[in-house]
Amino acid sequence: MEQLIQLREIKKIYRLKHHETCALDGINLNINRGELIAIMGPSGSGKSTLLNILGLIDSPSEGDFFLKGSSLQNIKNHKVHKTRNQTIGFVFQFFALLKDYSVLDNVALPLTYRKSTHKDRVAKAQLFIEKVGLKEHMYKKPDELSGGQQQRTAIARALVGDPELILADEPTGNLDRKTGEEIMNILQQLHEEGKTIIIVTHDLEVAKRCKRIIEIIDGKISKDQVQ
Ligand SMILES: Nc1ncnc2c1ncn2[C@@H]1O[C@H](COP(=O)(O)OP(=O)(O)OP(=O)(O)O)[C@@H](O)[C@H]1O
Repeated sequence: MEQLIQLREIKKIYRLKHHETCALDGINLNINRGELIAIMGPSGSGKSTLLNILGLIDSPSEGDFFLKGSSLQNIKNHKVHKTRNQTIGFVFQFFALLKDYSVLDNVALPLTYRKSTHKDRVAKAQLFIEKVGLKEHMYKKPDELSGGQQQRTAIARALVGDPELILADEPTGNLDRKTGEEIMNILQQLHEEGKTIIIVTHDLEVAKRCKRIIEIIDGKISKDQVQ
């Protein structure tokens, strides 16, 4: 299988005035294209830090990160920004939608800086809004939607730029069980269509639906199993 990401001896140390936290302590990880992975572990174990590094939101203190075989070590900031925009879609626990924007405008947002016409951007956003079953709600604002509908909007927004990798931080954490299952159905379907998806979760039901479960304890991978 084709490798998408390789992490080698990744460390992340947060240095505060009188205190240092080693949030990640020597992470080695290979992620292949098309995998569906759950990252689990106790609170404070380093899951979000790892997701932020995988998402190019944060950079490691030490170690090597290879994306599609190329090291990211000496890449300039604006290039990282571009790579992130083109490669990765994010889904968060609290949806992170713009409240004054409609579903349509929220979903179209990642396309703002692409070379395309407004008409094309709207058409593309509509396509993904339909894909997550929100056609009837396209012109509503986030606070006129249920939690599940808001998360669907966030998923459509994550998908609209056609990213290779979707990173989800507790995507069902703020939803009831049934709605959480519906969101997992969408993520599962995207996996079946070939997307690479990594989900940080505390929820065993979510993890059970992922082929590979990685457990982090104290900044180290304590378990990495395919089920
Ligand atoms: N910006 C920061 N500055 C300083 N320390 C931080 C920062 N972000 C995280 N940490 C520390 O790094 C460690 C790992 O945090 P992280 O958020 O990655 O854990 P987590 O496993 O995602 O936790 P949770 O399940 O509670 O979200 C913790 O000890 C945390 O306090």
